[in-house]
Amino acid sequence: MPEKIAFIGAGSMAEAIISGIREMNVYEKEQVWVTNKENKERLQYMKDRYGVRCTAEKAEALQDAAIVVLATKPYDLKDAVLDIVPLLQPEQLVISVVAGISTDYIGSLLQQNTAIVRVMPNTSASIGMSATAIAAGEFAATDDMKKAKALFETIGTVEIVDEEAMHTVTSISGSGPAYIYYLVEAMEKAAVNAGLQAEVAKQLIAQTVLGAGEMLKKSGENAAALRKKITSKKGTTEAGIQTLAAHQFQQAVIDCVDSARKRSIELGKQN
Ligand SMILES: NC(=O)C1=CN([C@@H]2O[C@H](COP(=O)(O)OP(=O)(O)OC[C@H]3O[C@@H](n4cnc5c(N)ncnc54)[C@H](O)[C@@H]3O)[C@@H](O)[C@H]2O)C=CC1
Ligand SMILES: O=C(O)[C@@H]1CCC=N1
Repeated sequence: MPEKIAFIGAGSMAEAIISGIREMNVYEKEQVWVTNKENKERLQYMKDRYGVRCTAEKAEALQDAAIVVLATKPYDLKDAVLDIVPLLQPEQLVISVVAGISTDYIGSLLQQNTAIVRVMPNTSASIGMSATAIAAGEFAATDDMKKAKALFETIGTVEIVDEEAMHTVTSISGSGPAYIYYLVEAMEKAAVNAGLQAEVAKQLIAQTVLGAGEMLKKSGENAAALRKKITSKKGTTEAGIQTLAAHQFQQAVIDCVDSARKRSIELGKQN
């Protein structure tokens, strides 16, 4: 990836992507430019931590960038995009990681046939482990999709989906790591309450999550089959799962994903 890439927004997601692409040596630090709304300390942090170029001037960030990544919160997107309308060059590819917001909406603000690719990564991008989905906007050509796919493949896996699927994707893999962390928090509390050392619990749980993820990917068996193999008749797992079932655990997760998906749809309508 020889060219310059500019990030509009310097928050958690921009940092996760930047951390990932720097870790994987996709871009030299001089090729990565970052700008934000007003937080100079945050830009200084990004500069100190990753060595990337930081500027308060969008014009400087965008100049000669091959890719412009929109990474603001949904409610800040309009202002951020309107700022770059006079700066954007026709050949620049716009990648939006903003939840809920359609490429049509962004395109309508840009008022030109800009190539826009909508992307939903997750924060595991920072260690090259994102589960990313990408969708083509109306004016995104095959080459633009190839470019976006190649970029995000450097920091994890990439699935190509239709843009309509992005709300669901966001509720599954965009927000997904947070659901897992929430579960882990509860397991850590339970372990410590039962007297296990916090550090020991942390290590056992992290390895358990990692191992379960690898099993899902590599064993060739589905989640239900893997679960059944652990669940001995009248054993410990059965006792635990029965309690989860009594608390409607699966329904709670289904409702959780549904709430996140609905929220993504609402975010798209707010603009
Ligand atoms: N955090 C996550 O796990 C994920 C977040 N996303 C999406 O990424 C986007 C960013 O999320 P976070 O990084 O978590 O938010 P954040 O709040 O940490 O960062 C937002 C950044 O946007 C900047 N910003 C706001 N208005 C601006 C403007 N007018 N011009 C330039 N910069 C401006 C802020 O200064 C800040 O640096 C959101 O739209 C979110 O939906 C997508 C996937 C996962
Ligand atoms: O919570 C959010 O809105 C963002 C989108 C996906 C993950 N975080």
